[in-house]
Amino acid sequence: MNILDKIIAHKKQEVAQLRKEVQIEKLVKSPNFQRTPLSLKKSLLSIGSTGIIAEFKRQSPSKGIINDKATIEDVTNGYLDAKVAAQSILTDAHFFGGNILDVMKARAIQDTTPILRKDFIVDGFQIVEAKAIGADVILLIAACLTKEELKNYGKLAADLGLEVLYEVHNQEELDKIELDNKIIGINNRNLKTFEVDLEHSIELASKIPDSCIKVSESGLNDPRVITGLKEYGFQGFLIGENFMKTENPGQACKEFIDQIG
Ligand SMILES: O=C(O)c1ccccc1NCC(=O)[C@H](O)[C@H](O)COP(=O)(O)O
Repeated sequence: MNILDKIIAHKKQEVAQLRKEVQIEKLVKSPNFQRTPLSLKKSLLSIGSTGIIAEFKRQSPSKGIINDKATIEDVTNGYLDAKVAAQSILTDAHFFGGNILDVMKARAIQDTTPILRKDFIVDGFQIVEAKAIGADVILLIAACLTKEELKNYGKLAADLGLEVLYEVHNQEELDKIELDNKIIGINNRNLKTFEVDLEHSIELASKIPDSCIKVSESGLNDPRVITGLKEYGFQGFLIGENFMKTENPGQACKEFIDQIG
């Protein structure tokens, strides 16, 4: 079993348990459920947008512990100070050391910059939960969902006013998505082997229509690469480890953004 299969198997068990413990009705009554989500699309397209989606990531299957000291509060304030276009917060506990409280704490600090709830969505329950904890955007990973699921979960998110970042790694996964006005993330990391190759972004960029917003994800650690990817039409750049591996992720993010040409 590859790591992605392991993550998904674990996630399905976790969500089945959660469904027994938490009533959807309770989620719907939470104060965040009433707020109007912020738009990632608008943020990425706004004039002068940095395009940087900066991630809060404590650990990962490929790198182990990345940063177990930085707090969500300090990192959120630092990323906002750096003028990120959005925050991404990993909420998977078992493999990434995250939790939904991180999103709730970040939301309590700021309501100006979109928050992506980064997790492995395998059930509509998690989408309702995303809205209840104050997220604005969810991630749908084409590698672990069918065409039908991508469509249905996308519709559920839209009905709740949430935007979706659809993540693909190759043409086969791209073919599962209806490509009209979507936000498409091309993950440079193969989630089954951890191999990172920026060529994935470059190769798939031309296969995505202009009605979509293109986001390049993973392995981005040089401001010059961001400048280069912009030439291929990318408007968003999801970066985690490069900031989180430092003592002060917010400061690292600010310096990185200052260097983008
Ligand atoms: O990061 C991993 O090791 C990983 C392994 C298996 C599934 C997903 C994984 N990462 C999720 C991500 O997509 C990244 O956290 C995100 O794109 C940022 O990547 P990076 O800048 O390389 O930290």
